[in-house]
Amino acid sequence: MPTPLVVSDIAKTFTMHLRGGVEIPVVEHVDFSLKAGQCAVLGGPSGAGKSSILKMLYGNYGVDRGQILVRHNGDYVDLATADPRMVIAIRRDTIGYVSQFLRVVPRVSALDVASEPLVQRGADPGEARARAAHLFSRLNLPETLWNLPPATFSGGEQQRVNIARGFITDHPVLLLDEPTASLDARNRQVVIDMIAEKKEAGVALLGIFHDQDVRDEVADAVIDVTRFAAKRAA
Ligand SMILES: Nc1ncnc2c1ncn2[C@@H]1O[C@H](COP(=O)(O)OP(=O)(O)OP(=O)(O)O)[C@@H](O)[C@H]1O
Repeated sequence: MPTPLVVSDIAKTFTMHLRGGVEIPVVEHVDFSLKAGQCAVLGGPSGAGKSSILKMLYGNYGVDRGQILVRHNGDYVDLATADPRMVIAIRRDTIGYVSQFLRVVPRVSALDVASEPLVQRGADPGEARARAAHLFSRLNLPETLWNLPPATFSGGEQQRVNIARGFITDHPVLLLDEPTASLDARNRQVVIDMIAEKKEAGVALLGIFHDQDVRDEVADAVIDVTRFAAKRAA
């Protein structure tokens, strides 16, 4: 099976334009690839650049250098230089992302938030909502909340809506930014099971998990981000 994602020699420095152009070098020479059916985990201390790498792989942050080759609809595309329309297509069809916090849209119900990625791919809205409802019940989200906008939900409830939204599609690559941070033990286990099912289905996952137990359960490989630490000017 072709490699779904190959990162080569990427580097990132943040420039603080409102702080006199102060430069914060974060990572350089980042090299790794993801394997279908495996979950790799980004490791390293706070501030090492784990979230920044995940955001570069989703096209949220630009890269200063290097390539992010993604197998998208049968061809390799360099996400690092892709135009915005291609980035949107890659997100729709190839790379899914579960962020730590839900971006809440006013007046949109939890069911519509979670089913949207399937509807964007052309699924029947009723069927997409049924699939979202199935995920909500697996994740023990109370049914009374399903038709409400998630703005007032608790942190753990919002996180479960976010997880359902990220897991509802069959994207070949799935990025997970601390998906279990606000969950109790029972729901953490549900997410561990859902990750195992994605692996079984051949999905390549890359995640950040601060919870050591979850990490031990899901990780097939650990990518230590400290080895990509950018040299800072003295
Ligand atoms: N948008 C940004 N603008 C400026 N600096 C940033 C930005 N995002 C991250 N950084 C800086 O980049 C460095 C790496 O941050 P990042 O969030 O990637 O680390 P992390 O390994 O995910 O940390 P944690 O485990 O605490 O979440 C930090 O020094 C941070 O201050």
